[in-house]
Amino acid sequence: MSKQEKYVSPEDIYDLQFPSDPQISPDGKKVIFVKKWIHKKEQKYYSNLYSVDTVRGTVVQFTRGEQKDIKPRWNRNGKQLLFIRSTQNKSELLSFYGGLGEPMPLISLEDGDIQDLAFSPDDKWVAVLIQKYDVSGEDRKKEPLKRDIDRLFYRLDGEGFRQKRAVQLFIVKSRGGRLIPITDVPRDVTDFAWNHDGTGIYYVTNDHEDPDRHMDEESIFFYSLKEKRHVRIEKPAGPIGWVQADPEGKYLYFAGHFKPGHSWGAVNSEIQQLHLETGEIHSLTASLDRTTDMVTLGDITPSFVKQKALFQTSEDLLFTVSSEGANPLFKFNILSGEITPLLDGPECVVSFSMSRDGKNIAVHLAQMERPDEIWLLELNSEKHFRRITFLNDEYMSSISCNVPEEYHIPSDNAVIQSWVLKPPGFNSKKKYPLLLQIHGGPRAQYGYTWFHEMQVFAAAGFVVLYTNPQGSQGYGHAFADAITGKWAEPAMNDLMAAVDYILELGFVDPEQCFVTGGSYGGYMTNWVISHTNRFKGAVTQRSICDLSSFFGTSDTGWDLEADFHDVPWKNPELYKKWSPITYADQIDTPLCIIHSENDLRCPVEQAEQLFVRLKYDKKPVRLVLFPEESHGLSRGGRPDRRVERLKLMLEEFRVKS
Ligand SMILES: CC(=O)N[C@@H](C)C(=O)N[C@@H](C)C(=O)N[C@@H](C)C(=O)O
Repeated sequence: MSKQEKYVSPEDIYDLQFPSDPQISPDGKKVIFVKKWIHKKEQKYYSNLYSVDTVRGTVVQFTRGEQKDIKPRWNRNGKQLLFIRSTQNKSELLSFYGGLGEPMPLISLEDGDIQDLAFSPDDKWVAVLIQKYDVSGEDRKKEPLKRDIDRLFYRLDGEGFRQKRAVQLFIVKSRGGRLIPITDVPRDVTDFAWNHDGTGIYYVTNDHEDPDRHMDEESIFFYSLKEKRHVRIEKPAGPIGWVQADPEGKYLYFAGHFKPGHSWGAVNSEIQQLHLETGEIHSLTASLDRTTDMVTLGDITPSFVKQKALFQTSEDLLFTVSSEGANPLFKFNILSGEITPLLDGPECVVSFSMSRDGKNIAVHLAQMERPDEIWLLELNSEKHFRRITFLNDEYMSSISCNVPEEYHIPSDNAVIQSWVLKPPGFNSKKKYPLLLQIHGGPRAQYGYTWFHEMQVFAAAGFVVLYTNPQGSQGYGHAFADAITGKWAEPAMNDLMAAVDYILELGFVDPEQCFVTGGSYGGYMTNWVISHTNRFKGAVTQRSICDLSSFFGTSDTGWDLEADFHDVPWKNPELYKKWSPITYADQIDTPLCIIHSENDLRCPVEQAEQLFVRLKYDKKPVRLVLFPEESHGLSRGGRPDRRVERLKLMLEEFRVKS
């Protein structure tokens, strides 16, 4: 096919490059980043490290091989680079010194998994998070005789049954030595940060007496290396995304809020400043009414990436938020309290790192125009923002695709930010089939990312409509909280208002409208087709149809109590009212149910119930199960299954269009 005729296809994920986690050297001259790639024959994802020269622009492959190299981290003088390497049977912390030769192992584990690392301020120590396995070696490959479950949070989607041993904090000398345990806590250490002078480490864990019923009540501790003592940092109850010390040692910063008991993501995570002497806490970002969590959804761009605020100078703190489809980069001045945008265009700063002088910032950037790349923000005499990797340019020059058009659609008492992606060669005089895509979370957002799935359907001739209905994050707490206790409303009204609005523009055939969505988006797909017959076909993915059974079968199902302020066995009518399966009699839209067999977030019983309910009533329904896959099939599943899922959806919709 000529250049103009090749459109985006499901198989194109094999042609895409996935850069992430750019770490700029202290002198600003080099950026090391992770590049994930697909081994097509093995159907596996691997990642290697690459280096880009910020002056000459040259890109060099830094590590090679079929393994996962992640979390490259420079020391402060830029002479040492550490990174984590995971292979089938080993987890290692490897060290390049002087950028020469082969990396040397600082830590090598066969009975555990190294998850994070950070140099001490004086570069002499490295703090690491490690999860030791309950069993190791060959025993890890065997199924146990039985599973004796004694905790509520006993499974996690993508991991399976949780290790009984928690993630712990250790330290090791940066030039090598014994791994020294710092914590021995019952629940995972989820984040940590050295204090300003390297005499201690802050860390986060949940030490609530009933941690699994209070997963959003996390605590911060300080461990003094000298006194070998753990001290709790007093703060009100609430979740903590990350901790960060300031270079002056006066404050502790962390991401979180103090309203436990709310549903996941419904309350903005704010940057909190805690005065280490007085204990006084002050939110730096309350005025923005935006969450600092990265909740922009994509199938190329990673979501929910933990990006700490970073000090550019002793008084300027750089951070990102999720806002109106974007993830802007802001600067907060500690003295004035002024918040200044550094990057606030139609783009998503997924993660960033800074040179020592704070004048060069490496950015993992997502945009609608192209798949993710690494950019460099130079803050010298004037601000200059330029792309420094061109990994997907060859692919993008080989295909023809459009950039979504943005609409702001009125619905009830809200304005719904929406995007319409038109087919290549769009002709405004024609009538096209419409595909309404509904995102999950629900407190998440669609946004300025290059979305392979949306492009695949546009390439197949659909006008693709995707929106952020009420319940989405990115528009303030009230918007995200609007569905609490209801879940389907006002989202249903917003989605229908968006479809009506686009139909009014005249280029969509009202008889050829289709709907799909995953997880909460699948819940809404089920709700939509049980409350209107306007759609000609639907594909519900990793969905929820029965909130009562979800409560007990999902790996975090009991979080629903935070949304509905009750539990199914005490208020069965409420759960029944908001469960799409209650209205299954009203479903006449031909439905394809796609579900992963190992989905622990929205277990496969949700698909099975809905399928049997409809099949028993001889309704047009199809169930497609993906063996071995988890909830994240569409974003990180086995590549051939990701391709197959898209091809099956095209088949489903094409048959009916
Ligand atoms: C802990 C938790 O509930 N996390 C939410 C982000 C979550 O997993 N919600 C699902 C019900 C969901 O809708 N997930 C979205 C992000 C998806 O597309 O899978």
